[in-house]
Amino acid sequence: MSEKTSQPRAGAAPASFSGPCNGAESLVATLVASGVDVCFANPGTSEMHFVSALDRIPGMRPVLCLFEGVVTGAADGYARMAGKPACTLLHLGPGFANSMANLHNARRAQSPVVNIVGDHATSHERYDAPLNANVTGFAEAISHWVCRSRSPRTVAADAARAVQAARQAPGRVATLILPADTAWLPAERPAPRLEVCPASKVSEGAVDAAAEALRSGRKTAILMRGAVLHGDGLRTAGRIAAKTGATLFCDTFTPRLRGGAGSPVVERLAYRGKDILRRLDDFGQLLLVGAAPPVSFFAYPGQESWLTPPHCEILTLSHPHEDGNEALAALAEAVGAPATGAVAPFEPPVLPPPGPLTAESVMRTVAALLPENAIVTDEGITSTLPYTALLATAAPHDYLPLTGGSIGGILPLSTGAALAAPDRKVVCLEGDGSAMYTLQALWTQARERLDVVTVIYANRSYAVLNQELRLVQAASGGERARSLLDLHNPSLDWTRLAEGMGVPAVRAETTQAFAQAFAAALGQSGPRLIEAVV
Ligand SMILES: O=C(O)C(=O)c1ccccc1
Repeated sequence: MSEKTSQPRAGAAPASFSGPCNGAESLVATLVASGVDVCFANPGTSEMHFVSALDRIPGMRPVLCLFEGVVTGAADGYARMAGKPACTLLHLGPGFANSMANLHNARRAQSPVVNIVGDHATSHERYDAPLNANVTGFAEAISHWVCRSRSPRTVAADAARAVQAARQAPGRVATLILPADTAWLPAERPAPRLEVCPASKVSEGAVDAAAEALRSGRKTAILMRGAVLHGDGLRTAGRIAAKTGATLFCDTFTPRLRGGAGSPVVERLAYRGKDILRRLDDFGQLLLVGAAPPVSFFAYPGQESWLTPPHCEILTLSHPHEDGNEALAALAEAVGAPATGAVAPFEPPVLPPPGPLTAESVMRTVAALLPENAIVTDEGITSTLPYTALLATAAPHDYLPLTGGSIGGILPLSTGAALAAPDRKVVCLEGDGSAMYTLQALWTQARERLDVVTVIYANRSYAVLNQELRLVQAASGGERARSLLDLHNPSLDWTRLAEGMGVPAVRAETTQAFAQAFAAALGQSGPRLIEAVV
Protein backbone atom coordinates (compact mmCIF):
# COMPACT_ATOMS: atom_id res chain seq x y z
CA MET A 1 0.00 0.00 0.00
CA SER A 2 1.31 3.47 -0.73
CA GLU A 3 0.05 7.03 -0.87
CA LYS A 4 -1.09 6.25 -4.37
CA THR A 5 -3.57 3.72 -2.97
CA SER A 6 -6.74 4.35 -4.88
CA GLN A 7 -9.59 5.60 -2.78
CA PRO A 8 -13.19 4.65 -3.29
CA ARG A 9 -15.08 7.45 -4.98
CA ALA A 10 -17.27 9.56 -2.67
CA GLY A 11 -20.80 8.21 -2.73
CA ALA A 12 -19.62 4.77 -3.87
CA ALA A 13 -21.79 1.97 -2.53
CA PRO A 14 -20.08 -0.20 0.10
CA ALA A 15 -18.52 -3.25 -1.53
CA SER A 16 -20.12 -6.68 -1.60
CA PHE A 17 -22.54 -6.27 1.24
CA SER A 18 -26.28 -6.29 1.08
CA GLY A 19 -29.18 -7.58 3.08
CA PRO A 20 -29.88 -7.23 6.80
CA CYS A 21 -26.96 -6.29 9.01
CA ASN A 22 -26.24 -5.36 12.59
CA GLY A 23 -24.56 -2.13 13.67
CA ALA A 24 -21.08 -3.65 13.73
CA GLU A 25 -21.45 -5.01 10.20
CA SER A 26 -22.74 -1.67 8.94
CA LEU A 27 -19.72 -0.07 10.62
CA VAL A 28 -17.07 -2.35 9.09
CA ALA A 29 -18.64 -2.14 5.62
CA THR A 30 -18.77 1.66 5.89
CA LEU A 31 -15.14 1.91 6.99
CA VAL A 32 -14.03 -0.25 4.06
CA ALA A 33 -16.17 1.79 1.66
CA SER A 34 -14.51 4.91 3.07
CA GLY A 35 -11.01 3.61 2.29
CA VAL A 36 -10.13 2.35 5.79
CA ASP A 37 -8.86 -1.20 5.34
CA VAL A 38 -6.48 -1.84 8.26
CA CYS A 39 -7.62 -2.18 11.87
CA PHE A 40 -5.08 -2.20 14.72
CA ALA A 41 -6.96 -3.84 17.55
CA ASN A 42 -6.96 -4.80 21.17
CA PRO A 43 -10.59 -5.78 21.61
CA GLY A 44 -12.68 -6.86 24.59
CA THR A 45 -16.19 -8.15 25.21
CA SER A 46 -17.90 -4.94 24.07
CA GLU A 47 -16.17 -5.19 20.65
CA MET A 48 -17.02 -8.84 19.90
CA HIS A 49 -19.61 -7.96 17.24
CA PHE A 50 -17.01 -5.88 15.40
CA VAL A 51 -14.55 -8.79 15.66
CA SER A 52 -17.11 -11.20 14.32
CA ALA A 53 -18.15 -8.82 11.49
CA LEU A 54 -14.58 -8.99 10.13
CA ASP A 55 -15.29 -12.54 8.97
CA ARG A 56 -18.39 -11.56 7.04
CA ILE A 57 -17.36 -8.20 5.56
CA PRO A 58 -14.40 -8.50 3.19
CA GLY A 59 -11.69 -5.88 2.89
CA MET A 60 -10.51 -5.09 6.43
CA ARG A 61 -7.11 -6.42 7.61
CA PRO A 62 -7.17 -6.99 11.37
CA VAL A 63 -3.85 -6.62 13.23
CA LEU A 64 -3.69 -7.67 16.86
CA CYS A 65 -1.55 -5.56 19.20
CA LEU A 66 -0.94 -6.64 22.78
CA PHE A 67 -1.23 -3.20 24.35
CA GLU A 68 -3.37 -0.21 23.37
CA GLY A 69 -0.33 2.07 23.13
CA VAL A 70 0.89 -0.24 20.36
CA VAL A 71 -2.52 0.03 18.65
CA THR A 72 -2.46 3.83 18.42
CA GLY A 73 1.28 4.13 17.73
CA ALA A 74 0.88 1.70 14.84
CA ALA A 75 -2.07 3.70 13.51
CA ASP A 76 0.16 6.80 13.61
CA GLY A 77 2.97 5.09 11.66
CA TYR A 78 0.50 3.67 9.16
CA ALA A 79 -1.05 7.10 8.57
CA ARG A 80 2.33 8.82 8.18
CA MET A 81 3.30 6.41 5.39
CA ALA A 82 -0.06 5.60 3.77
CA GLY A 83 -1.37 9.16 3.88
CA LYS A 84 -4.75 7.87 5.04
CA PRO A 85 -6.17 6.60 8.32
CA ALA A 86 -6.24 3.09 9.71
CA CYS A 87 -8.83 2.43 12.38
CA THR A 88 -8.11 1.31 15.91
CA LEU A 89 -10.33 -0.96 17.96
CA LEU A 90 -10.19 -0.19 21.68
CA HIS A 91 -12.00 -1.55 24.67
CA LEU A 92 -13.92 0.82 26.98
CA GLY A 93 -12.46 3.62 29.10
CA PRO A 94 -9.40 1.78 30.45
CA GLY A 95 -8.43 0.55 26.97
CA PHE A 96 -8.79 4.02 25.57
CA ALA A 97 -6.79 5.49 28.48
CA ASN A 98 -3.94 3.05 27.73
CA SER A 99 -3.92 4.27 24.14
CA MET A 100 -3.73 7.97 24.90
CA ALA A 101 0.04 8.67 25.04
CA ASN A 102 0.54 7.47 21.49
CA LEU A 103 -2.62 9.24 20.37
CA HIS A 104 -0.89 12.33 21.72
CA ASN A 105 2.07 11.58 19.44
CA ALA A 106 -0.29 10.95 16.50
CA ARG A 107 -2.05 14.23 17.16
CA ARG A 108 1.27 16.09 17.20
CA ALA A 109 2.16 14.31 13.94
CA GLN A 110 -1.11 15.53 12.39
CA SER A 111 -1.84 11.91 11.53
CA PRO A 112 -5.39 10.95 10.56
CA VAL A 113 -6.63 8.24 12.95
CA VAL A 114 -10.13 6.75 13.38
CA ASN A 115 -10.64 5.25 16.84
CA ILE A 116 -13.49 2.83 17.35
CA VAL A 117 -14.14 2.38 21.08
CA GLY A 118 -16.69 -0.03 22.44
CA ASP A 119 -18.62 0.91 25.56
CA HIS A 120 -21.13 -0.84 27.78
CA ALA A 121 -24.59 -1.35 26.30
CA THR A 122 -26.88 1.62 26.94
CA SER A 123 -29.13 -0.38 29.27
CA HIS A 124 -26.11 -1.52 31.35
CA GLU A 125 -24.63 1.89 32.03
CA ARG A 126 -26.88 2.81 34.94
CA TYR A 127 -25.57 -0.11 37.05
CA ASP A 128 -22.01 1.26 37.11
CA ALA A 129 -20.42 -2.15 36.42
CA PRO A 130 -16.68 -2.40 37.16
CA LEU A 131 -15.46 -1.36 33.71
CA ASN A 132 -17.78 1.64 33.54
CA ALA A 133 -15.81 4.85 32.94
CA ASN A 134 -16.15 8.23 31.31
CA VAL A 135 -15.05 7.15 27.81
CA THR A 136 -16.42 10.31 26.26
CA GLY A 137 -14.42 12.42 28.72
CA PHE A 138 -11.22 10.51 27.91
CA ALA A 139 -11.91 10.77 24.18
CA GLU A 140 -12.66 14.49 24.27
CA ALA A 141 -9.35 15.15 25.98
CA ILE A 142 -7.36 14.02 22.95
CA SER A 143 -9.60 13.80 19.88
CA HIS A 144 -10.46 16.56 17.41
CA TRP A 145 -13.81 14.89 16.76
CA VAL A 146 -15.88 12.64 19.08
CA CYS A 147 -19.23 10.97 18.49
CA ARG A 148 -21.14 8.50 20.62
CA SER A 149 -23.58 6.55 18.47
CA ARG A 150 -27.07 6.78 19.89
CA SER A 151 -28.67 4.04 17.80
CA PRO A 152 -27.59 1.16 15.55
CA ARG A 153 -29.34 3.02 12.74
CA THR A 154 -26.82 5.90 12.87
CA VAL A 155 -23.63 3.84 13.32
CA ALA A 156 -22.87 3.68 9.59
CA ALA A 157 -23.41 7.40 9.05
CA ASP A 158 -21.36 8.18 12.17
CA ALA A 159 -18.51 6.01 10.86
CA ALA A 160 -18.50 7.75 7.46
CA ARG A 161 -18.33 11.10 9.27
CA ALA A 162 -15.51 9.84 11.52
CA VAL A 163 -13.38 9.01 8.47
CA GLN A 164 -14.24 12.35 6.89
CA ALA A 165 -13.26 14.16 10.12
CA ALA A 166 -9.96 12.26 10.41
CA ARG A 167 -9.02 13.12 6.84
CA GLN A 168 -9.61 16.83 7.24
CA ALA A 169 -6.31 18.67 6.61
CA PRO A 170 -3.75 18.34 7.98
CA GLY A 171 -4.99 15.10 9.64
CA ARG A 172 -7.05 14.61 12.76
CA VAL A 173 -7.92 12.17 15.52
CA ALA A 174 -11.58 11.10 15.28
CA THR A 175 -13.12 8.88 17.95
CA LEU A 176 -16.37 6.98 17.52
CA ILE A 177 -17.78 5.42 20.70
CA LEU A 178 -20.16 2.53 20.24
CA PRO A 179 -22.31 1.27 23.10
CA ALA A 180 -22.34 -2.53 22.68
CA ASP A 181 -26.05 -2.62 21.82
CA THR A 182 -25.56 -0.28 18.85
CA ALA A 183 -23.20 -2.94 17.48
CA TRP A 184 -25.42 -5.95 18.04
CA LEU A 185 -28.89 -4.55 17.20
CA PRO A 186 -30.21 -4.52 13.61
CA ALA A 187 -29.01 -1.59 11.55
CA GLU A 188 -30.26 -0.28 8.23
CA ARG A 189 -27.35 -0.46 5.77
CA PRO A 190 -23.74 0.65 5.38
CA ALA A 191 -23.16 4.28 4.44
CA PRO A 192 -21.26 5.49 1.37
CA ARG A 193 -17.96 7.34 1.59
CA LEU A 194 -18.19 11.07 2.21
CA GLU A 195 -16.27 13.70 0.28
CA VAL A 196 -13.12 14.83 2.13
CA CYS A 197 -12.77 18.55 2.72
CA PRO A 198 -9.61 19.61 0.80
CA ALA A 199 -6.83 21.70 2.36
CA SER A 200 -7.62 25.42 2.26
CA LYS A 201 -6.02 27.54 -0.41
CA VAL A 202 -3.44 30.08 0.67
CA SER A 203 -4.40 33.66 -0.15
CA GLU A 204 -2.55 35.53 -2.87
CA GLY A 205 -1.71 38.12 -0.23
CA ALA A 206 0.31 35.57 1.76
CA VAL A 207 2.22 34.51 -1.36
CA ASP A 208 2.89 38.14 -2.39
CA ALA A 209 4.10 39.08 1.11
CA ALA A 210 6.44 36.06 1.21
CA ALA A 211 7.78 36.85 -2.28
CA GLU A 212 8.41 40.46 -1.32
CA ALA A 213 10.18 39.39 1.88
CA LEU A 214 12.40 36.99 -0.08
CA ARG A 215 13.26 39.74 -2.57
CA SER A 216 14.25 42.13 0.26
CA GLY A 217 17.67 40.54 0.50
CA ARG A 218 17.28 39.75 4.21
CA LYS A 219 18.69 36.39 5.18
CA THR A 220 15.76 33.97 5.33
CA ALA A 221 15.09 30.75 7.16
CA ILE A 222 12.17 28.73 5.76
CA LEU A 223 10.70 26.46 8.47
CA MET A 224 8.46 23.73 7.04
CA ARG A 225 6.18 21.04 8.47
CA GLY A 226 3.67 18.55 7.10
CA ALA A 227 3.18 17.21 3.57
CA VAL A 228 5.63 19.76 2.09
CA LEU A 229 8.51 17.83 3.64
CA HIS A 230 7.94 14.67 1.65
CA GLY A 231 5.99 15.70 -1.42
CA ASP A 232 6.34 18.04 -4.36
CA GLY A 233 6.70 20.94 -1.96
CA LEU A 234 10.15 19.81 -0.86
CA ARG A 235 11.53 20.00 -4.40
CA THR A 236 9.82 23.37 -4.88
CA ALA A 237 11.34 24.64 -1.64
CA GLY A 238 14.75 23.55 -2.95
CA ARG A 239 14.15 25.64 -6.09
CA ILE A 240 13.17 28.65 -3.98
CA ALA A 241 16.31 28.20 -1.88
CA ALA A 242 18.43 28.04 -5.07
CA LYS A 243 16.99 31.34 -6.27
CA THR A 244 16.92 33.29 -3.00
CA GLY A 245 19.69 31.78 -0.86
CA ALA A 246 17.12 30.90 1.85
CA THR A 247 18.01 28.02 4.23
CA LEU A 248 15.48 25.19 4.64
CA PHE A 249 14.63 23.91 8.11
CA CYS A 250 12.21 21.50 9.74
CA ASP A 251 11.30 21.33 13.42
CA THR A 252 13.05 18.88 15.76
CA PHE A 253 9.97 16.67 16.11
CA THR A 254 8.68 16.78 12.57
CA PRO A 255 6.32 13.96 11.47
CA ARG A 256 8.05 12.92 8.24
CA LEU A 257 10.98 14.16 6.20
CA ARG A 258 12.19 12.91 2.83
CA GLY A 259 15.95 12.88 3.07
CA GLY A 260 19.18 11.52 1.71
CA ALA A 261 20.65 11.64 -1.80
CA GLY A 262 18.48 13.40 -4.35
CA SER A 263 16.47 15.52 -1.89
CA PRO A 264 17.06 19.19 -1.04
CA VAL A 265 18.91 19.40 2.26
CA VAL A 266 16.60 20.38 5.11
CA GLU A 267 18.29 21.14 8.41
CA ARG A 268 16.52 19.75 11.45
CA LEU A 269 16.36 22.24 14.32
CA ALA A 270 18.34 21.24 17.41
CA TYR A 271 16.76 19.96 20.63
CA ARG A 272 18.23 22.51 23.05
CA GLY A 273 16.59 25.92 22.99
CA LYS A 274 19.86 27.79 23.18
CA ASP A 275 21.18 25.94 20.13
CA ILE A 276 18.08 26.94 18.16
CA LEU A 277 18.38 30.58 19.27
CA ARG A 278 22.01 30.60 18.26
CA ARG A 279 21.29 29.05 14.87
CA LEU A 280 18.48 31.47 14.06
CA ASP A 281 20.52 34.46 15.20
CA ASP A 282 21.96 34.64 11.68
CA PHE A 283 18.59 35.25 10.08
CA GLY A 284 16.58 38.43 9.52
CA GLN A 285 13.34 36.63 8.77
CA LEU A 286 11.64 33.31 9.40
CA LEU A 287 9.11 32.13 6.82
CA LEU A 288 6.67 29.52 8.14
CA VAL A 289 5.21 26.86 5.83
CA GLY A 290 2.78 24.72 7.84
CA ALA A 291 5.01 25.20 10.90
CA ALA A 292 4.79 27.16 14.14
CA PRO A 293 7.63 29.35 15.44
CA PRO A 294 10.03 27.18 17.47
CA VAL A 295 9.70 27.01 21.24
CA SER A 296 11.83 25.24 23.82
CA PHE A 297 10.79 21.62 24.57
CA PHE A 298 10.84 22.40 28.31
CA ALA A 299 11.24 25.61 30.32
CA TYR A 300 14.48 26.07 32.29
CA PRO A 301 15.22 28.60 35.00
CA GLY A 302 16.49 31.82 33.43
CA GLN A 303 16.29 30.55 29.83
CA GLU A 304 14.14 31.65 26.90
CA SER A 305 11.15 29.54 25.89
CA TRP A 306 10.49 31.60 22.69
CA LEU A 307 13.28 30.83 20.26
CA THR A 308 12.89 33.34 17.43
CA PRO A 309 15.47 36.08 18.05
CA PRO A 310 13.88 39.56 18.44
CA HIS A 311 15.49 40.87 15.23
CA CYS A 312 14.08 37.98 13.16
CA GLU A 313 10.72 38.84 11.61
CA ILE A 314 8.16 36.03 11.42
CA LEU A 315 6.04 35.64 8.27
CA THR A 316 3.52 32.91 7.53
CA LEU A 317 3.17 31.52 4.01
CA SER A 318 0.80 28.72 5.03
CA HIS A 319 -0.90 27.33 8.13
CA PRO A 320 -1.13 23.56 8.80
CA HIS A 321 -4.70 23.31 7.41
CA GLU A 322 -3.67 25.06 4.19
CA ASP A 323 -2.17 23.62 1.00
CA GLY A 324 1.54 24.25 1.51
CA ASN A 325 2.56 22.45 -1.72
CA GLU A 326 0.42 24.80 -3.78
CA ALA A 327 1.59 27.84 -1.79
CA LEU A 328 5.25 26.96 -2.40
CA ALA A 329 4.55 26.45 -6.13
CA ALA A 330 3.00 29.93 -6.31
CA LEU A 331 5.92 31.38 -4.36
CA ALA A 332 8.46 29.69 -6.65
CA GLU A 333 6.77 31.28 -9.62
CA ALA A 334 6.58 34.70 -7.94
CA VAL A 335 10.32 34.76 -7.17
CA GLY A 336 11.29 33.27 -10.56
CA ALA A 337 12.84 30.11 -9.12
CA PRO A 338 14.81 27.90 -11.54
CA ALA A 339 13.45 24.55 -12.72
CA THR A 340 15.72 22.63 -10.36
CA GLY A 341 17.49 23.35 -7.09
CA ALA A 342 20.44 21.81 -5.32
CA VAL A 343 20.02 18.30 -3.89
CA ALA A 344 22.15 16.19 -1.56
CA PRO A 345 24.73 13.96 -3.27
CA PHE A 346 25.03 10.23 -2.54
CA GLU A 347 28.03 10.32 -0.23
CA PRO A 348 27.31 7.99 2.69
CA PRO A 349 29.78 8.14 5.57
CA VAL A 350 32.52 5.51 5.66
CA LEU A 351 32.15 2.72 8.22
CA PRO A 352 33.67 3.60 11.60
CA PRO A 353 37.08 2.14 12.51
CA PRO A 354 37.23 -0.99 14.71
CA GLY A 355 36.62 -0.29 18.36
CA PRO A 356 33.98 -0.19 21.07
CA LEU A 357 30.52 0.78 19.86
CA THR A 358 29.28 4.35 20.43
CA ALA A 359 26.02 6.08 19.57
CA GLU A 360 27.84 7.99 16.83
CA SER A 361 29.36 4.87 15.27
CA VAL A 362 25.93 3.22 15.22
CA MET A 363 24.51 6.15 13.20
CA ARG A 364 27.57 6.15 10.90
CA THR A 365 27.03 2.47 10.17
CA VAL A 366 23.29 2.92 9.65
CA ALA A 367 23.90 5.82 7.24
CA ALA A 368 26.66 3.91 5.44
CA LEU A 369 24.60 0.74 4.87
CA LEU A 370 21.07 2.18 4.62
CA PRO A 371 19.23 0.52 1.74
CA GLU A 372 17.58 2.61 -0.95
CA ASN A 373 14.15 3.95 0.02
CA ALA A 374 14.25 2.73 3.62
CA ILE A 375 12.01 4.22 6.30
CA VAL A 376 14.07 5.36 9.29
CA THR A 377 12.12 5.74 12.51
CA ASP A 378 13.84 7.43 15.43
CA GLU A 379 13.32 7.67 19.17
CA GLY A 380 16.96 7.34 20.17
CA ILE A 381 16.86 10.77 21.88
CA THR A 382 20.39 11.43 23.26
CA SER A 383 21.79 8.56 21.19
CA THR A 384 20.53 9.94 17.86
CA LEU A 385 19.73 13.68 18.11
CA PRO A 386 23.37 14.82 17.68
CA TYR A 387 24.02 12.52 14.72
CA THR A 388 20.99 12.55 12.40
CA ALA A 389 22.76 14.94 9.97
CA LEU A 390 24.83 11.87 8.97
CA LEU A 391 21.72 10.65 7.12
CA ALA A 392 21.68 13.72 4.81
CA THR A 393 23.93 12.13 2.17
CA ALA A 394 22.87 8.51 2.76
CA ALA A 395 20.61 6.60 0.35
CA PRO A 396 17.19 8.24 -0.24
CA HIS A 397 14.84 7.52 2.66
CA ASP A 398 11.91 8.77 4.71
CA TYR A 399 12.68 9.82 8.27
CA LEU A 400 9.97 9.48 10.93
CA PRO A 401 10.89 10.70 14.40
CA LEU A 402 8.96 10.92 17.63
CA THR A 403 6.65 13.95 17.44
CA GLY A 404 4.87 14.53 20.73
CA GLY A 405 7.75 13.66 23.06
CA SER A 406 5.81 10.80 24.61
CA ILE A 407 8.40 8.02 24.57
CA GLY A 408 7.21 4.56 23.63
CA GLY A 409 6.03 5.77 20.23
CA ILE A 410 8.54 4.29 17.86
CA LEU A 411 8.33 0.48 18.08
CA PRO A 412 4.57 0.75 17.38
CA LEU A 413 5.11 3.47 14.78
CA SER A 414 7.62 1.25 12.95
CA THR A 415 5.07 -1.57 13.00
CA GLY A 416 2.39 0.58 11.35
CA ALA A 417 4.84 2.11 8.85
CA ALA A 418 6.02 -1.36 7.79
CA LEU A 419 2.45 -2.46 7.27
CA ALA A 420 1.70 0.59 5.11
CA ALA A 421 4.85 0.12 2.98
CA PRO A 422 5.49 -3.64 2.76
CA ASP A 423 8.04 -3.28 -0.04
CA ARG A 424 10.34 -1.03 2.01
CA LYS A 425 12.80 -1.77 4.83
CA VAL A 426 12.09 -0.05 8.15
CA VAL A 427 15.13 0.79 10.28
CA CYS A 428 14.02 1.65 13.80
CA LEU A 429 16.46 3.55 16.04
CA GLU A 430 15.25 3.21 19.61
CA GLY A 431 16.47 3.92 23.14
CA ASP A 432 16.28 1.13 25.72
CA GLY A 433 14.27 3.28 28.14
CA SER A 434 11.73 4.22 25.46
CA ALA A 435 11.47 0.68 24.12
CA MET A 436 10.31 -0.70 27.45
CA TYR A 437 7.05 1.27 27.23
CA THR A 438 5.68 -0.60 24.22
CA LEU A 439 7.97 -3.55 23.50
CA GLN A 440 4.90 -5.69 22.74
CA ALA A 441 5.07 -4.14 19.25
CA LEU A 442 7.82 -6.70 18.49
CA TRP A 443 5.29 -9.51 18.85
CA THR A 444 3.02 -7.91 16.24
CA GLN A 445 6.04 -7.45 13.94
CA ALA A 446 6.83 -11.16 14.26
CA ARG A 447 3.23 -12.23 13.75
CA GLU A 448 2.75 -10.06 10.68
CA ARG A 449 6.31 -10.82 9.41
CA LEU A 450 7.07 -7.13 9.05
CA ASP A 451 10.38 -6.00 7.60
CA VAL A 452 11.66 -3.98 10.56
CA VAL A 453 15.27 -3.90 11.78
CA THR A 454 15.21 -2.51 15.31
CA VAL A 455 18.38 -1.10 16.83
CA ILE A 456 18.16 -0.71 20.59
CA TYR A 457 20.70 1.76 21.98
CA ALA A 458 21.38 -0.03 25.25
CA ASN A 459 22.90 2.73 27.36
CA ARG A 460 21.06 1.38 30.40
CA SER A 461 19.75 4.77 31.46
CA TYR A 462 17.21 7.50 30.92
CA ALA A 463 20.19 9.35 29.50
CA VAL A 464 18.26 12.48 28.56
CA LEU A 465 17.25 12.95 32.18
CA ASN A 466 20.87 13.06 33.33
CA GLN A 467 21.22 16.10 31.07
CA GLU A 468 17.89 17.58 32.09
CA LEU A 469 18.73 17.24 35.77
CA ARG A 470 21.61 19.67 35.20
CA LEU A 471 19.61 22.00 32.95
CA VAL A 472 16.74 22.48 35.37
CA GLN A 473 19.40 23.19 38.01
CA ALA A 474 18.04 20.62 40.41
CA ALA A 475 20.52 19.49 43.04
CA SER A 476 21.76 16.06 42.03
CA GLY A 477 24.44 13.47 42.35
CA GLY A 478 22.88 11.56 45.23
CA GLU A 479 22.36 7.83 45.06
CA ARG A 480 18.57 8.01 45.36
CA ALA A 481 18.22 10.61 42.62
CA ARG A 482 20.56 8.66 40.31
CA SER A 483 18.66 5.42 40.94
CA LEU A 484 15.63 6.94 39.18
CA LEU A 485 17.56 7.68 35.99
CA ASP A 486 19.51 4.44 35.78
CA LEU A 487 18.38 1.17 34.16
CA HIS A 488 21.07 -1.16 35.51
CA ASN A 489 20.37 -3.68 38.22
CA PRO A 490 19.03 -5.70 36.59
CA SER A 491 20.26 -4.93 33.05
CA LEU A 492 17.66 -5.57 30.39
CA ASP A 493 18.50 -8.46 28.11
CA TRP A 494 17.15 -7.26 24.77
CA THR A 495 18.09 -10.36 22.80
CA ARG A 496 16.06 -12.54 25.13
CA LEU A 497 13.15 -10.09 25.29
CA ALA A 498 13.00 -9.98 21.48
CA GLU A 499 13.50 -13.73 20.99
CA GLY A 500 10.73 -14.34 23.50
CA MET A 501 8.37 -12.47 21.19
CA GLY A 502 9.51 -14.25 18.04
CA VAL A 503 12.03 -11.67 16.79
CA PRO A 504 15.55 -13.03 16.11
CA ALA A 505 18.10 -10.83 17.89
CA VAL A 506 21.83 -10.35 18.48
CA ARG A 507 23.92 -8.17 20.77
CA ALA A 508 26.78 -5.99 19.43
CA GLU A 509 29.45 -4.33 21.55
CA THR A 510 31.99 -3.34 18.88
CA THR A 511 31.74 -1.38 15.65
CA GLN A 512 32.62 -4.46 13.58
CA ALA A 513 30.04 -6.64 15.31
CA PHE A 514 27.36 -3.99 14.81
CA ALA A 515 28.17 -3.48 11.11
CA GLN A 516 28.06 -7.23 10.56
CA ALA A 517 24.78 -7.66 12.45
CA PHE A 518 23.16 -4.68 10.73
CA ALA A 519 24.20 -5.85 7.24
CA ALA A 520 22.93 -9.38 8.02
CA ALA A 521 19.60 -8.07 9.33
CA LEU A 522 19.12 -5.93 6.21
CA GLY A 523 19.80 -8.97 4.05
CA GLN A 524 16.96 -10.96 5.57
CA SER A 525 13.24 -10.37 5.55
CA GLY A 526 11.05 -10.22 8.61
CA PRO A 527 11.79 -8.45 11.89
CA ARG A 528 15.26 -8.45 13.46
CA LEU A 529 16.61 -6.74 16.57
CA ILE A 530 20.13 -5.65 17.43
CA GLU A 531 21.01 -4.70 20.98
CA ALA A 532 23.70 -2.06 20.44
CA VAL A 533 25.58 -1.71 23.71
CA VAL A 534 26.73 1.92 23.80
O1 LIG B 1 13.16 14.51 29.32
C1 LIG B 1 11.96 14.31 29.38
O2 LIG B 1 11.33 14.43 30.43
C2 LIG B 1 11.20 13.94 28.20
O3 LIG B 1 10.04 13.66 28.35
C3 LIG B 1 11.79 13.89 26.83
C4 LIG B 1 11.11 13.19 25.83
C5 LIG B 1 11.62 13.14 24.56
C6 LIG B 1 12.78 13.79 24.25
C7 LIG B 1 13.46 14.48 25.22
C8 LIG B 1 12.97 14.54 26.52
